[in-house]
Amino acid sequence: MPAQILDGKKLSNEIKEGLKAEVEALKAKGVVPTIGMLLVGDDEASALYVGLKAKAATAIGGEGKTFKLPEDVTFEEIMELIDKLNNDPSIHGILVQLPLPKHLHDKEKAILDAIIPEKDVDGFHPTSIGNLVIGDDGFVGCTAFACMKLLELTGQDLKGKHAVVVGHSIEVGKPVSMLLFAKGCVVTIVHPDDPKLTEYTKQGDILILEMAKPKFVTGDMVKPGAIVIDTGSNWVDGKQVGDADKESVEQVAGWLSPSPGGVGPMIIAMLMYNLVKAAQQQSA
Ligand SMILES: Nc1nc(=O)c2c([nH]1)NC[C@@H]1CN(c3ccc(C(=O)N[C@@H](CCC(=O)O)C(=O)O)cc3)C=[N+]21
Repeated sequence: MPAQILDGKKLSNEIKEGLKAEVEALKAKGVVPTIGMLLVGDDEASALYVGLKAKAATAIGGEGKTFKLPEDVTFEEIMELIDKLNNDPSIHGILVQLPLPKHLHDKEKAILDAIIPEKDVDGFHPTSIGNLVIGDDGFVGCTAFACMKLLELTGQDLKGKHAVVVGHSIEVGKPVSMLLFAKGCVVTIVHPDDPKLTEYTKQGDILILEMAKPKFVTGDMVKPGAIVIDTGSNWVDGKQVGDADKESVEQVAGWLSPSPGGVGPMIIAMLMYNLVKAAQQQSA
């Protein structure tokens, strides 16, 4: 029997629909949940994603403000803008779209750290990551959060399941590993280029892919009946493909969150969830 497809687009719409009432309540107090987004340079995918985020903010009744900055913008100019947004009470969430242009790569950490934790709707600030590790309330990174919501959709009890996470970024691998562990999973975190990769992936009752390797994971690398969450968003010939080879994986897995149509739309829904939470906390 082929895998059940976890429909991220549908779930994303449901979540955004549910947020509308919360936004209405905020607006009754004169608060319009607003996200400020820094888009640096001319990366096509980044422009697409920021556009989708702005559209989602409007759709839930909030607002998305995009600050488009030229490729050669200086570190100082970015820091100045973040400082301005940090101190602007009409802005509740701040996001710096990644990747930044090459000349800013060694400044990326300083830039992300400059966002005050109260407005860190991306969940990349050390305070957000620290809260997640400790188990305190805070902003959970949108992609990791998206994975957990898609897992919930399976209706399966996660306790005791072996979760294999391929990838270890601060955006996905590290936070999702912590969240899975908190749910009672046994967690294995593997580097995408580990020579024994298949040995590990085949053990996963849950398999989270964050590899940036188009269609790399095939059915023979997956445990029969596993829940596979594909966070890969690779561009091949102008089309988005995941890290999983959908055709072969769906013959083996029990559930599959595909790319596109899985994690992507859910990232945006969870960003909106974080934005509403930020606005609520800042206006309480
Ligand atoms: N500071 C920061 N925060 C991020 O959250 C962030 C980022 N930088 N940099 C890049 C990644 C990637 N990302 C996606 C968002 C939406 C889709 C999405 O909606 N994808 C749709 C397809 C969209 C379409 O093609 O129309 C899908 O997978 O079905 C994908 C990927 C956010 N990211």
